[in-house]
Amino acid sequence: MTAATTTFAKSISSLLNGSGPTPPLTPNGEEPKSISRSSSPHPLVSSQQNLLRLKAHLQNLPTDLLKHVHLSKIRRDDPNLYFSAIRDDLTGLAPIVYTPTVGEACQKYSHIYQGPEGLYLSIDDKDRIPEILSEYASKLSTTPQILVVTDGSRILGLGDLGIGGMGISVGKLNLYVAGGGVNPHGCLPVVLDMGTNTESIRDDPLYIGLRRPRVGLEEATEFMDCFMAAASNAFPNAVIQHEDFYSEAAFAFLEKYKNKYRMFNDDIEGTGSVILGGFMAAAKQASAASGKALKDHKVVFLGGGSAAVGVAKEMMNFFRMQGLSEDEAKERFWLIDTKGLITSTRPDVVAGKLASHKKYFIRNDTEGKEYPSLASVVEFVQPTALVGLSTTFGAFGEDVVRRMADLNQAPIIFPLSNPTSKCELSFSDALEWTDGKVLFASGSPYAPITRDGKLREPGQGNNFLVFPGIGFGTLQAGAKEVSSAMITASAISLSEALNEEEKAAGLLYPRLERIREVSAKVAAGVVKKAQEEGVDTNEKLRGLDEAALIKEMNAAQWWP
Ligand SMILES: NC(=O)C1=CN([C@@H]2O[C@H](COP(=O)(O)OP(=O)(O)OC[C@H]3O[C@@H](n4cnc5c(N)ncnc54)[C@H](OP(=O)(O)O)[C@@H]3O)[C@@H](O)[C@H]2O)C=CC1
Ligand SMILES: CC(=O)C(=O)O
Ligand SMILES: [Mg+2]
Repeated sequence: MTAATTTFAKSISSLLNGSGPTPPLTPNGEEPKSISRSSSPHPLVSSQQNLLRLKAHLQNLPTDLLKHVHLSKIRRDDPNLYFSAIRDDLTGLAPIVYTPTVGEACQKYSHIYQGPEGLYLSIDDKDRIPEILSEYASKLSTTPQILVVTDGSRILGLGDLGIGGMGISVGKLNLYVAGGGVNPHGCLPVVLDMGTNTESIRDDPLYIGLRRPRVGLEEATEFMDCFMAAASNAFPNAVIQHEDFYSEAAFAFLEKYKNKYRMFNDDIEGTGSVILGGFMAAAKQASAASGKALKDHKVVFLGGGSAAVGVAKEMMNFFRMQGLSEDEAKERFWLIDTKGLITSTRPDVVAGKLASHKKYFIRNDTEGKEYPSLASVVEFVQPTALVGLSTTFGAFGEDVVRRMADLNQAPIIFPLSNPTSKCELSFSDALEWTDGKVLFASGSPYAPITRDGKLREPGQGNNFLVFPGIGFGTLQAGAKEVSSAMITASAISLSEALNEEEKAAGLLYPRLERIREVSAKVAAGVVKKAQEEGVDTNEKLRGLDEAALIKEMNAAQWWP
């Protein structure tokens, strides 16, 4: 097998080919039964001390990347210690184990590599995938429950990072455990190596992936067909999350596998859910300030990729809930890509060159006039909301943001591109340029700011607020698929998760410290919808009301 295999948590990885750290052996070479896999060398070294030591050590490390690397080693050695640290300080550590630092870790993956962290499958092994996966499954003591799989082709807004994409699969699974309560031994990160189109990565002598250009979509689909079938066969109860595939592939795979396997695409559907949830809260606040009807909100998107199109389609549900028809709901959205507003008269559209996933949002009402820039679209549309999924740092400039504040009592501005180096607008600029009026959420975190004596807390509109609940709920329901209605149910549950204190503070999303509670609520919403749709199989959860389902979700969560 050219593919290196190990799972997320060391106790599984050590079953396989000596990967992962080795506990001390007895003179006859056997692992002593009494030695725990904790990193304690002596019974008097308590787990509490180990946790304190880890926290102190992290404080002394000078960069976030070094902290990330150190934590990765701890996760492999001692998942309990690792997840105890995250449990105690999710707000402080999420930016280290997830965005933004995970982006840098993916970029430098082959340089900071300390050993296998999951399943690395090469396209050269395409015909052996069923054999590799069934052999792998046979060696595991815990069956994987959640697989996060990427091909590394669009990692956050950082482009094609090849096998470095493994870092994002691992980062997402960190949050499945920390936020969703999935057992770390049930988490399997996967990277499918199909080459990379980033020349500097291919030329790097330390690169550990295939040094050749990425295969085309047709070949990639053949490989995906093999992987999806083999993974679903080897791990029949697992949920498969697709992550950070380039947009064309992301849509093609979602369409092909959605009704066939228990899978969803996090960038299209997870992001759609989390932004619908946050927009429901933001639109209410904005309408309260302006007196404008909820159905009259107008949303301009900078970006026309998988995330923008996925979010816009999911957000249509907000307008459907206000009584609009599908066509009327669609009319509330304007999408801009590198060529400007997507209109029926734009030359590339007329020439039939528009990517198929963008076609749904073509505007037919621009009377032959084109709007090439964000500023021109804002002037034409006069939107109430601006959403950034463009991978372009600083793309929401001062003129546009100030104009949004002129047009709206409480402009909704969501610069959602990750990591921070790709974010369209910083929180401080957003506050400054709107004179504090903005309703703000970004993809990567910003620190709160005190302005005019008031603490302003930015929202983090990141799919990590929902995907743990979507995956966990699907698992608990034993759902045969992850339906679109289950995704929308997750958004509604998220929006209902805000407590009174959070509402009073004007937050758009629940605080991160409550993520376990929030994930249980999201999961319960997903289970309920699966039941209503008849795709669930877990009879024990049938007939339970929301409160009882939440209790069941809480009880099923793993804790370090
Ligand atoms: N907050 C969250 O939870 C999430 C955030 N994201 C972030 O969203 C971003 C986009 O992801 P994805 O859609 O998959 O990526 P894509 O690369 O497929 O899409 C980017 C889109 O932005 C457009 N674009 C790029 N530069 C500009 C510009 N200067 N002006 C106007 N449009 C521009 C591109 O246009 P064209 O098509 O013409 O090339 C393309 O349509 C990433 O940074 C990712 O991290 C993604 C998922 C979740
Ligand atoms: C958050 C996420 O999934 C992304 O930026 O791709
Ligand atoms: Mg993603």
